[in-house]
Amino acid sequence: MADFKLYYFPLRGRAELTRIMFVAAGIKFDDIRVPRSEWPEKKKTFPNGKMPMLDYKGQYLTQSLAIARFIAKTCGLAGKSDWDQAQVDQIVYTVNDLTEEYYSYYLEKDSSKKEEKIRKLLYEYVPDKLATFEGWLKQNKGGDGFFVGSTLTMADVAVYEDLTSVLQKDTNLLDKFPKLLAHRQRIAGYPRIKEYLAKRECTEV
Ligand SMILES: N[C@@H](CCC(=O)N[C@@H](CS)C(=O)NCC(=O)O)C(=O)O
Repeated sequence: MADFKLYYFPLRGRAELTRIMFVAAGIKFDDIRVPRSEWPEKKKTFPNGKMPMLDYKGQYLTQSLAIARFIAKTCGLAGKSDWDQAQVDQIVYTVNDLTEEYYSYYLEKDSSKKEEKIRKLLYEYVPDKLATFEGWLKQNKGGDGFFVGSTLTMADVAVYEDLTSVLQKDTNLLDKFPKLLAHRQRIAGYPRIKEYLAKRECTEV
């Protein structure tokens, strides 16, 4: 039995960053996808009634970024020095800002507001964030490697994963960001990640 059990809905959502880090590091984990129909009962048994939830040897951890950072350390993907780790966190929190904007659109019930939200997101908010990410990428060895240091970190995986949803809406969003596009292709080309992505079900989030 694996030491790590990760509970989440059958979506990428707030669990996918952690899933891909497990995959990249080749660490076995139980990827428990809780169907919506089972969630109301399960919710009562979870520490703060939210997912993702990590069961690590019988101890429970919630909050996606706390889980991600713990697993990044476990997988050697947190950054090597304290400064590197702070830079990784800077990127991961910026990615999370984008995640929250996306959820604000995704969860919007009013169709006219929803339309306006996705337009602003894709053509105002996202390009601004992409310019920030490309700038950070270029600061490290001209942008031809990783966001931080000389090996894969949680920052690379976070940017990769988070752009998936918006790129599903408009595949041309990276056209003006060649370094980011090449970075995305490099991350997707990691053999274990490539194998995982090939089998992964396509979901909106
Ligand atoms: N800040 C929390 C948010 C957790 C959260 O809102 N999870 C949602 C799914 S993305 C959830 O569990 N929704 C079901 C519910 O609230 O009953 C995190 O990052 O983990």
